[in-house]
Amino acid sequence: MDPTQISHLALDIGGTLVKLVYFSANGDYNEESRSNGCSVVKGRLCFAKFETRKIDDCLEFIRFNILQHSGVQHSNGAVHDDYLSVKATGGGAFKFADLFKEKLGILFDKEDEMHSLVGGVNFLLKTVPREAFTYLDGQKEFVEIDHNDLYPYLLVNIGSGVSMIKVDGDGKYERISGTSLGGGTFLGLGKLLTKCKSFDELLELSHHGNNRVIDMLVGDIYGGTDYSKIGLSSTAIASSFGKAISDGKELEDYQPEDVARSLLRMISNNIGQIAYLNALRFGLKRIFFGGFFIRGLEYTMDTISVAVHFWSRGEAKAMFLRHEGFLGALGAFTSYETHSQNDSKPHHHTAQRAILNCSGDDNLRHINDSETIEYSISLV
Ligand SMILES: Nc1ncnc2c1ncn2[C@@H]1O[C@H](COP(=O)(O)OP(=O)(O)O)[C@@H](O)[C@H]1O
Ligand SMILES: CC(C)(COP(=O)(O)O)[C@@H](O)C(=O)NCCC(=O)O
Repeated sequence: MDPTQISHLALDIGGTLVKLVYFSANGDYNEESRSNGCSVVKGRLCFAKFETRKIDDCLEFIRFNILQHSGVQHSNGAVHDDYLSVKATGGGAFKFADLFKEKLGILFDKEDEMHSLVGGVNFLLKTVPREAFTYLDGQKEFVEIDHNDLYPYLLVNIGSGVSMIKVDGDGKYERISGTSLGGGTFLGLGKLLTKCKSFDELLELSHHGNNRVIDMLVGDIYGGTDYSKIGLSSTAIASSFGKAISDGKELEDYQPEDVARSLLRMISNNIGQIAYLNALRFGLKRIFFGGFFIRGLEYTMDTISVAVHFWSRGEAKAMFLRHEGFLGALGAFTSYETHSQNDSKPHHHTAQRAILNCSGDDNLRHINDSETIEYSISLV
């Protein structure tokens, strides 16, 4: 089997970011033959992301790092006679299909976005150890996943917008809700209000800010006391950005750090609350949060966890995923393996084993582009 024929790339092209998952074979095409006639190529799954508005950077990355390495391209940049079919999901699989065909000779084999998100989470939870964790009061704890007791759960994907999906099994799911107040809202409003240029800059700002400068607290309304009769402490936020009503200040009078902090808290809190309400609607106890908005940020995870804990009175649990941002891309990637065994194309991806390779010992750090998952592909 020619290794260059392996379909080894999947894309999730969202409203803000393009996510790539690609297979990289170990060293010199480390292939093992099995007695059942199939052979196994060992390697690893690699991750990369690009801003959707800079789609050309993504095209170049694929051209130079993936297509050329796998030898699918001639040196003059032209593709072989046949187009290369690649799994793609997200709105951009539709929006950019012609561009990829024209520039790279890649045809998108489109996978539904919700289906891919669910496929990605199920793959991670079943295959990658220490993938899911809780984060509350500064305490991170990995969650042992019992494969026989995984469903049902609520998946909340916080991308540009937010989708909430009730998952009942492999391929069994329903998108039950969503909100347009998501990661795109945080970044868009943040750019307008703080003049920062990037998500990382906005996060950095929020890190140094104090939301109480601009949020109206229960104590601000109740003269410094709790409203204990309805369970609200004096430090609870009564109204996000509420102090700006009466402070008599202009935007320039607030520190961008405080605005960024308030915004992050508002978006995270709101999503946590809507997630809880949807979990309540269907009696779901476990809520997995994904999407690139989270970025492993402690403040975001803590706010979401507190919201879920507070509203559910400790009944429901917020959980996070190390590969939070790559759920759709992973789902699209693993959908190669679901092709039937008598499909003549060599597209049988099977996770023989998946081990997270990470550098450093803080194993809750946000997954970055240099971290990989050991993975093997069965060629039939
Ligand atoms: N490097 C980044 N650049 C832009 N946005 C980022 C970045 N990292 C995290 N984000 C956040 O993640 C969101 C996009 O999440 P993602 O799951 O990729 O959604 P989508 O599929 O809609 O692009 C952004 O709206 C922003 O809030
Ligand atoms: C349209 C989308 C599925 C696209 O996914 P995204 O690129 O945001 O990850 C998502 O933005 C969404 O679910 N928005 C919320 C729409 C709503 O339910 O109000």
